[in-house]
Amino acid sequence: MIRLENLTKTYLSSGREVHALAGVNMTVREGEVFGIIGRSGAGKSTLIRMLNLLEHPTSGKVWLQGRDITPLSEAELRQVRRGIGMVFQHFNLLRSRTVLDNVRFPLKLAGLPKNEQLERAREVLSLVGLSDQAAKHPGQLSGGQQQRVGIARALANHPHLLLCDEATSALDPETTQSVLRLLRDINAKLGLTIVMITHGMDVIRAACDRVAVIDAGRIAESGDVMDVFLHPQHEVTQSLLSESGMDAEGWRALADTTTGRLIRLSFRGEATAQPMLSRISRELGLDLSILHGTVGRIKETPYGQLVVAAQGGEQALAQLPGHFEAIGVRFEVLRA
Ligand SMILES: Nc1ncnc2c1ncn2[C@@H]1O[C@H](COP(=O)(O)OP(=O)(O)OP(=O)(O)O)[C@@H](O)[C@H]1O
Repeated sequence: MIRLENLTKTYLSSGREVHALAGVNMTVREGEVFGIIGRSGAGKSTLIRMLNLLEHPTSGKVWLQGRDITPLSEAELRQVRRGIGMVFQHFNLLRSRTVLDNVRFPLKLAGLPKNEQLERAREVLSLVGLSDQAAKHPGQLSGGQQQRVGIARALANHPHLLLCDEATSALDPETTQSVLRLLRDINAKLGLTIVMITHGMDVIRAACDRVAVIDAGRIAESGDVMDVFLHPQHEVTQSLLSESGMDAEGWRALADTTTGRLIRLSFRGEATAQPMLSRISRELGLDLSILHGTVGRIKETPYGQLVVAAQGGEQALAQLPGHFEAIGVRFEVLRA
């Protein structure tokens, strides 16, 4: 769907070069929700603007649906952008127009006859659950409703790609979750690819299939959200997780005060609900005590990670990995 090939962007700021993107390679697959997360200044906004070439790279290529769009003319790019919807942090609605007029605005620009504009605008308003608000003005709606209008407007032209630029950053946590649910529903219902940039791990956890962590203009790591959350490799990912209460390393503080073998167990889906620790501890005659744990949900899938101190006979300890792996739990020894 999207492939970024060695993308760089260098700005000149007060005579100094700023490497906003320093060689980004990244692939977004058709039909997935892909999240890009990073700290302020990491290069997220620059990166998302590259996906529809609102900004041109200093070097490198942007492939969209198998086509290198970097050398295209402005007129050709306008055509490409018709297939890409964009959702903004501050909604960017026309305040003097009604909700319906806001949503049909891109259709008007595309030259659609008025009756078709109205029909399609009503269709997408219904999709975002705002049919009854069509005649109101944006100022009469809540932030969450305004963002739904923004999403309806982005969908009006039947895009195959939706870019969300910090789409929930201006919303409270509950509204954030409902807007993310809507984006997930749209992704499932329409099968369109969604790319979102955010600085919140909770956004990634609630909505994304895969994630790329960007740091100082480079992709620090990327992969399935579950894998990146359970086994973060890069220190930026680890600190972003820790700040959002999803700390995989918090056990270290307790490790020195505990004896025994330290193990980390990671599980997803079915295994989460099983009373595995007490059962295995009984079967092997071992003492298992929990030092640290996280349980939660990534999109619809439950997951968990426990750091456990295991004490008992060598023979029983040697059997531990097999017992956990047999029920689909990943087993790692943190301290032998
Ligand atoms: N037009 C510009 N001119 C000069 N420097 C720029 C320009 N746009 C971005 N930068 C610089 O490029 C780097 C990356 O900026 P970018 O806005 O992409 O980061 P970001 O991750 O989106 O940050 P934030 O979350 O704060 O929006 C920063 O150092 C920024 O100051």
